[in-house]
Amino acid sequence: MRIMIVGAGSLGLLYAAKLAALCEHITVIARTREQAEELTARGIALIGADDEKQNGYNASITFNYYIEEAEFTGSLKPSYDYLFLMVKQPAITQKLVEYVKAQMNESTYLVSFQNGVGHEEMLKSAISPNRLLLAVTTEGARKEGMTAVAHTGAGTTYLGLLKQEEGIGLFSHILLVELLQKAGFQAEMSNNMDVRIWSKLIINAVINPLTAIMRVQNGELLHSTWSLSLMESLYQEARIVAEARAVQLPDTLWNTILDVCAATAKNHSSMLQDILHARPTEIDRINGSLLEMANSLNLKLPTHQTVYQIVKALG
Ligand SMILES: NC(=O)C1=CN([C@@H]2O[C@H](COP(=O)(O)OP(=O)(O)OC[C@H]3O[C@@H](n4cnc5c(N)ncnc54)[C@H](OP(=O)(O)O)[C@@H]3O)[C@@H](O)[C@H]2O)C=CC1
Ligand SMILES: CC(C)(CO)C(=O)C(=O)O
Repeated sequence: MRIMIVGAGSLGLLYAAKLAALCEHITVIARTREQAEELTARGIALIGADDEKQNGYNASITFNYYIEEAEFTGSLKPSYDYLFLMVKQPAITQKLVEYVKAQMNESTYLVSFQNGVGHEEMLKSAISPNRLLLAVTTEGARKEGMTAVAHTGAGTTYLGLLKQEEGIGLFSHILLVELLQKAGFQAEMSNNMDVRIWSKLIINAVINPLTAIMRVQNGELLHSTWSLSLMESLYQEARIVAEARAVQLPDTLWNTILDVCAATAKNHSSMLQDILHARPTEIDRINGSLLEMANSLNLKLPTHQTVYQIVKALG
């Protein structure tokens, strides 16, 4: 299998390192030439759950970079089976979408891994919906320097088409799920991506802003009744929006949120990582999206409003 990964950050480096031995070829696109050169010289070092570091020079990975300012002049090698989009939501610009599209041929699938909502609308305006797979994952990953990544928690990755009736179980999707499983990820096809995306939206709307504001690892949230009660308020408020939009959330979602905190206990959530590195966060596409939906339904979400404002003030 041939895969292009756009984004050499936490998830991009983790998936590239884990998939390298199983793929014919992987191209990783970093944002800067500097990082692509470092990666070419050193490979990806993968730090496992036991803190053991595997230094990963792997001949099947090529590193390149996205030329941000220059006009895009052509595709690299448009023969990828899958293109994993592993950048944060604010990085998905029209220009990046054009670049990504130019790397695809008629049999390439784009798999987008973003947390939050909004990206699917932008992608579907450029990419045919039956070539667009959505992924939601609760894997925990933390980039450490330009060439290393720590796998800070095992999770589950769900993959599915935007519209459930279009091609669930297609052979190529099953192949991708099997590939991820062989690489050690827990992965499943889903014919209910709406609910998966909503569930993940709420997981992130609860965990990410609190860890970013408190500057703690995910597991720390479980150790104080104060943070647990804030989590519960965020959860209940988000559930009201989902119910008003007739989204059938699983009854077990609150327990899932607690389980994700425990399974990724050592992770710095992606929002905390953004705050620590003074990068734009995904708050607008996570709690901000919930606030927009609530506004249009005349609902008030006081806890989301407060954490939204604090994260905005921090960033
Ligand atoms: N980390 C995690 O544990 C999890 C993350 N997610 C989601 O996955 C997505 C990716 O997150 P994560 O990997 O943590 O994010 P990171 O910020 O670690 O990585 C994103 C990478 O994208 C790069 N990038 C930005 N713009 C471009 C561009 N135009 N071309 C090429 N590369 C670019 C960034 O480069 P640079 O650093 O040079 O700016 C960065 O290396 C997010 O939506 C996140 O919410 C979901 C589940 C878990
Ligand atoms: C699963 C979790 C909460 C892992 O930290 C995540 O999605 C993130 O950090 O954005």
